[in-house]
Amino acid sequence: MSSEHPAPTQHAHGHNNRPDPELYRTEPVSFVRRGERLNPRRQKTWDRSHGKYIVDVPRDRATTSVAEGTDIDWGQVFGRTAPLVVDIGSGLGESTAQGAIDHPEWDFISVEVYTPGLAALLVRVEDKGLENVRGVQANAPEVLDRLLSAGGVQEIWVFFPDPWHKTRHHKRRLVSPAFADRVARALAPGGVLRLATDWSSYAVHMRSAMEAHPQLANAHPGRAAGEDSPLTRVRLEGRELEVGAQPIAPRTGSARAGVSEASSGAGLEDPVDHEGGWAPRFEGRPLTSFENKALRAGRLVFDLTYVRL
Ligand SMILES: C[S@@+](CC[C@H](N)C(=O)[O-])C[C@H]1O[C@@H](n2cnc3c(N)ncnc32)[C@H](O)[C@@H]1O
Repeated sequence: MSSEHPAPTQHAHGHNNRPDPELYRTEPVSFVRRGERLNPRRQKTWDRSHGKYIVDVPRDRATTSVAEGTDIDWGQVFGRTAPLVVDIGSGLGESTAQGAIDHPEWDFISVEVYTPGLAALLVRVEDKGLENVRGVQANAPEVLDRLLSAGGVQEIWVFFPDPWHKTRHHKRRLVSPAFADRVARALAPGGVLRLATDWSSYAVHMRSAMEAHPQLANAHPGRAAGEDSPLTRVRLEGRELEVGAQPIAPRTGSARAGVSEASSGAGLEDPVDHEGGWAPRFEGRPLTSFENKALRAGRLVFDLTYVRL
């Protein structure tokens, strides 16, 4: 879907004619459900405060879906009208909590499907006594389409989304042209989208999806291009040699180390990134375990910032 308007609702159906919980409309979801067990501290916190901080959402085909026609009045949820920041795939909630501490005048919505992640957020929320945070346990594209009004959001953050390395899995990537449409609908004019990833292939994919959108403008056009580009460095220095503990074999015929399915330079004649447009590291983002792991493995981090026109 690359038009500005969402496609009419349709759910792909499995053999038994039930809607497929792995699909939203025709899009595969960008997550696989992981272990849901909570450690004792998270469990206690969850039991005590999920009713207050996790917003109940009507579902349709899956436990992480959002039923069509759902309407949430965020002013009523937060008890005030304030600029909204939506942290998508918030993991353990570090960025949401830090944002809420730094900006008590803003309200924060953490969107995450993983229960232990939301429970970890609640531990932070209770520890710091944060009143300007709520969590939503649902598939992010549905949250953007169905829980947020057009132009109702000031900032959207997507930090270190799951990379889905294999080419045949790229359709599972959260950030895509359809995602750009959703973000452009939800953001207020002048609103900001912040993206970060530690994988060059996904960084290029994100940049092309956002640059192609007529209502999103790069806040740092041309910045860090050529030799200053992290993309050029990754391509020349071969920094993405393994995924997890799995080494990636360079493609046959490629002379450069690090050029692989996970990297973005496979088969390129010119490894230099002439386009740039990378943002400085977002100061409001704490160093999470995901970013730290990437840096320790020698990978570089790509930040992108777009403004809604
Ligand atoms: C690699 S983690 C990054 C967490 C965090 N943003 C950080 O920077 O540390 C990606 C997170 O996105 C969540 N996620 C993936 N797809 C999602 C979706 N469609 N809706 C909501 N959460 C999603 C995953 O459960 C996971 O916790």
